[in-house]
Amino acid sequence: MSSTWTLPDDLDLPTRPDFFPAPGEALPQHWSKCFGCGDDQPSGMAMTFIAEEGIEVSGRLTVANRYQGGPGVIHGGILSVAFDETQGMACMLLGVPVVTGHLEIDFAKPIPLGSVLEFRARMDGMTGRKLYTSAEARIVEGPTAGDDVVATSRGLFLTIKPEHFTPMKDFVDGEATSPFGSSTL
Ligand SMILES: CCCCCCCCCCCCCC(=O)SCCNC(=O)CCNC(=O)[C@H](O)C(C)(C)COP(=O)(O)OP(=O)(O)OC[C@H]1O[C@@H](n2cnc3c(N)ncnc32)[C@H](O)[C@@H]1OP(=O)(O)O
Repeated sequence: MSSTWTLPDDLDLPTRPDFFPAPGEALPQHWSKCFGCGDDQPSGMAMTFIAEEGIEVSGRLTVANRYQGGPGVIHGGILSVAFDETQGMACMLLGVPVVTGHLEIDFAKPIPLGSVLEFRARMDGMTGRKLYTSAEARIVEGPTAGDDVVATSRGLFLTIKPEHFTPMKDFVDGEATSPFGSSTL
């Protein structure tokens, strides 16, 4: 892994708020039409998330055949979506909406179709509207399952106001089962 990502010195670390689900409990999807986690998005990735200890969250993805990039392996873009989603969910701790400003991935090992991936993400610190996050993925089921980290990610998320999405209202695909703007929850 050869990232040049460096964290600023002046970051604050958030503490786990009371409203956050207990360790082992499921996290709610943030928007039912989301390609990453929405249960109202038939072509989506249907990722699920759990609150972990401290300020960590985990997410799972089954690598469907349609996620193929190179022969027999996951497409890098799909893996990037999964990191984006998991690190975004880690930002749920703040209770305010966020969007991704920057995301960088290291693809360390090939990931065969049919694998089940576990992602673990956390907020490394924040300053103002900027939330610094990191995550790693392991294969927990499948022919190459093990403890090795198969990919890592670092991302900057920015808090936004709910009105951020208002100009997009007319472009929403179909009727969502969760309210518009609930990427904001
Ligand atoms: C209960 C709540 C639940 C919430 C659930 C959430 C779950 C979500 C799960 C979702 C998962 C999926 C999630 C998705 O897929 S979100 C979809 C993908 N992302 C987007 O669509 C975002 C598009 N971009 C924008 O809208 C704007 O650019 C944003 C809002 C990001 C910033 O524009 P804004 O005009 O507002 O701010 P600013 O430009 O004054 O910048 C402010 C500060 O930030 C720094 N900066 C900005 N960009 C970068 C960068 N690339 N690298 C480094 N730094 C950057 C900048 O230097 C400045 O720093 P400083 O000068 O202050 O030091």
